Amino acid sequence: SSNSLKSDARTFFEHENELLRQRRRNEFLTSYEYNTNVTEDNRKAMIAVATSNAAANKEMTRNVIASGYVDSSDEDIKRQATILGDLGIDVLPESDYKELLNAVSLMQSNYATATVCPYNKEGKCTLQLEPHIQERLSDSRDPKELKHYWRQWYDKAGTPMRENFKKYIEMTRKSARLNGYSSYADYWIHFYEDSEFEANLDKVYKAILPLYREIHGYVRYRLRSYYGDEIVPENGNIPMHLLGNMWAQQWDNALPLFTPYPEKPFIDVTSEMLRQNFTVRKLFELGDEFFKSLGMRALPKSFWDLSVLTRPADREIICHASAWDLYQDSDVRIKMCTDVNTHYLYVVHHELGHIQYYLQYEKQPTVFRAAPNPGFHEAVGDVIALSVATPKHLKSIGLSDVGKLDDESRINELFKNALKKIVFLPFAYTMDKYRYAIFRGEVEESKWNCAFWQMRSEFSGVEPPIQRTDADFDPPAKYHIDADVEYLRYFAAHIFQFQFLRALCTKAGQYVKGDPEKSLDNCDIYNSKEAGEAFSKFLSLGASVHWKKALNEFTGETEMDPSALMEYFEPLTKWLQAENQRLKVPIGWGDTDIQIS
Ligand SMILES: C=C(C[SeH])C(=O)N1CCC[C@H]1C(=O)O
Ligand SMILES: [Zn+2]
Repeated sequence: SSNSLKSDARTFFEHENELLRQRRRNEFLTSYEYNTNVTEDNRKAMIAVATSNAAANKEMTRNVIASGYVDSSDEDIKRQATILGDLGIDVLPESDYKELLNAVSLMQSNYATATVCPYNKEGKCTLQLEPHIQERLSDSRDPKELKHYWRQWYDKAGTPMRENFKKYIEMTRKSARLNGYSSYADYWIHFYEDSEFEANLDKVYKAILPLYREIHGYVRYRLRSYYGDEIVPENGNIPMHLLGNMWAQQWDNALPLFTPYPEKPFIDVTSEMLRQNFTVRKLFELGDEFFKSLGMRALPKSFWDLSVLTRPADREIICHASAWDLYQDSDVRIKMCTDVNTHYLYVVHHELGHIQYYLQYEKQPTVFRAAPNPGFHEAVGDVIALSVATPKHLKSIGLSDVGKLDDESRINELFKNALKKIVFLPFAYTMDKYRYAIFRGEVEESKWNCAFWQMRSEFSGVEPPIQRTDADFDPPAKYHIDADVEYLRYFAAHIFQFQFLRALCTKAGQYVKGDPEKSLDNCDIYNSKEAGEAFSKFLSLGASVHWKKALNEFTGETEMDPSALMEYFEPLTKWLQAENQRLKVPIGWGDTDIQIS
């Protein structure tokens, strides 16, 4: 009878999910060991466990496909079979698999251990990206110093990795073909379970582009008046080393150079935290308090015992922030090299968002212990960070004495947030549009570097401070390109997080459309059990249902839709259009207008 068939299927998947859980725990424990202690032995041990797991996963997939459960009438069984039937890079023959992991781990190690020489002074060439180089890129206003660190980093973290990157492209291309995908790009895209994904992506990009062009024009204008027309052109690309970030992915670190109303008091959270002797642990406690105030999960003791929250003095670690699910007894951890400043206050909340998601869906079968849309996982922490960063919340935790901003200070605040949230979108779009083109064989290898900079110019209107050629190879200077981490998840997250914010603020009674006293940019959901309940319900589903179904229950929407983001920034959009007209600021950069293909 169908009942007995169903119980057979349930027994089958309970067994496979339990074995998969054990494999994932072993794999992530050895990977965590390597990430928190970068040695050759740990790297080899990690590759050994991953390789044996790949063989076991192949066996599992063979069983799942042989079972025919992918055609089950039971939606849940069918979904489990579909996801478990998809192998990814594990499909590779063992020797290829080892070569791929070797290439990726060597690129990650290089990124984690690359050091550069100090600017304009003697001294050992031991400066690291975190915190030294990032600090100089953020705080220096000397174009020569900025150019020095830009060049040193790209020459050290990029070009030497060309051969490893080439191997990575070859092996991922082979894995995609063995899985029946037309390219590794299409393997990445299938995780969004949306045949319209790429078309919708371009539509969203076009929707935010006018606001981005206004921001870009205003920033170029203000940078030009600060650095002079020798350094900053009137119409062309902005030299990226002046924008406060090694990859020009967010420009808020350079805000003091282009604050709309510089005379207005500004909430400088970093100096306030330092004045109050904030510790790294305090940053994590703030985030933990926020989730607990919503009635959501608290950080377990094991988190505090087993996480690595600051750079150890006695060993190399991979500092790039990451959150870890060790698939047993709420064993969740964060590894990052935290400093006490505004940037890391955001990163801490971003990572705690991943941790909350792991805890919320931990009771799901292993196969569903994931987000149904990669963008969801990257959006959770950011939503909380948006509340934390409001004047209202900063006042409530004693980091600011201004609770409600006047119109001009509000423009300053919205502009700061736009330098993170809007500026980021063309950058994220390019990180994967570029890799899609490489994965699909659309760019000949001798042009890989120039194609990268051509796209950074086309979509973001930024360029390197020095001429780059195809003798250089710059993409691996960005962590995610070394680590085989898909990037459109962050693009999607920057859209979804405002949809989540609007839903949560509505539930918390903090947002009412059209009510200037209850606008999205001063909504603080802290202490709202109604918001927390809706969020928990959404997150606890994991990947058990299609993301459009989960989103619809949570926000009433079924698409990645930028209207919430555009509503949040609406006052700024109006102000910028008026200000750019008043100042006669030229808008745009390339000679041709952007045509999204
Ligand atoms: C903080 C993380 C770890 Se998931 C990160 O990589 N992010 C967070 C925002 C964008 C992206 C980046 O740093 O490039
Ligand atoms: Zn993340």
